[in-house]
Amino acid sequence: MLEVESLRRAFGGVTVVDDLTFTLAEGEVFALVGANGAGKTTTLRCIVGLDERDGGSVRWGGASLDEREPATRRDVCALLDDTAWFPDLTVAEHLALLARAHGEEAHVIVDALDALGLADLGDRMPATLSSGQTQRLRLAQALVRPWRLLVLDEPEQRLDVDGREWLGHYLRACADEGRAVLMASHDRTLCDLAGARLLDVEAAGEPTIEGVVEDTDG
Ligand SMILES: Nc1ncnc2c1ncn2[C@@H]1O[C@H](COP(=O)(O)OP(=O)(O)OP(=O)(O)O)[C@@H](O)[C@H]1O
Repeated sequence: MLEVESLRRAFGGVTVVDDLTFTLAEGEVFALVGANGAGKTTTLRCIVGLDERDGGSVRWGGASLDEREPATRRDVCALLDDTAWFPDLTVAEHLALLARAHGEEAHVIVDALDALGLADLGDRMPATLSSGQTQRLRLAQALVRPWRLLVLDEPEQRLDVDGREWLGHYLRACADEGRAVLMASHDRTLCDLAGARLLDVEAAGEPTIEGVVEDTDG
């Protein structure tokens, strides 16, 4: 269970995330949807510790995410839009590095490349990939390491129709296995495919992500 309580974040005196409280159970996909600039990415970054919080707490399985316990780090896979690739490692080598660090067997790399349609690109350098292929590589990381909570920021970005469809089914299957997915998305079709519970944020320009979240859709 992810427990976000009274999360607050302001930039230069402007409150972007105001007293946000919600829980996300294993077996669920939860999506922040809505206007550009409403604070979705900021919320995700504050939850996973990539951005400071001005208030509130985030707990996973009862433990504070701030503590970065090994078990928590293993559980939480955050694929935000900030992946830096090693310039001298191939696509397959990136996945191998991650799999090995998490003690996974080598076959997960081939499986992930196949699943993401990257089987012919394993020997390429990430810098030579198209933007959609790069997004597929970013997502492939989730398939080569263990996790219980996956955090994704607009994972549909740059994916083609087949890629989005694969992603929706993949996220649903992960939730059905008892894992939890938290994402920001502008793609309602993806949210539907994934069976996501939605938090629909307000129009931009206001301190919009606010208050205790109730089920709004699903
Ligand atoms: N580091 C920062 N410094 C100042 N303002 C910031 C910073 N990061 C985000 N903001 C502002 O916070 C607000 C929320 O941004 P955020 O990226 O969280 O929105 P979003 O809902 O993810 O938008 P989008 O749908 O466009 O991705 C925006 O007004 C943005 O300009």
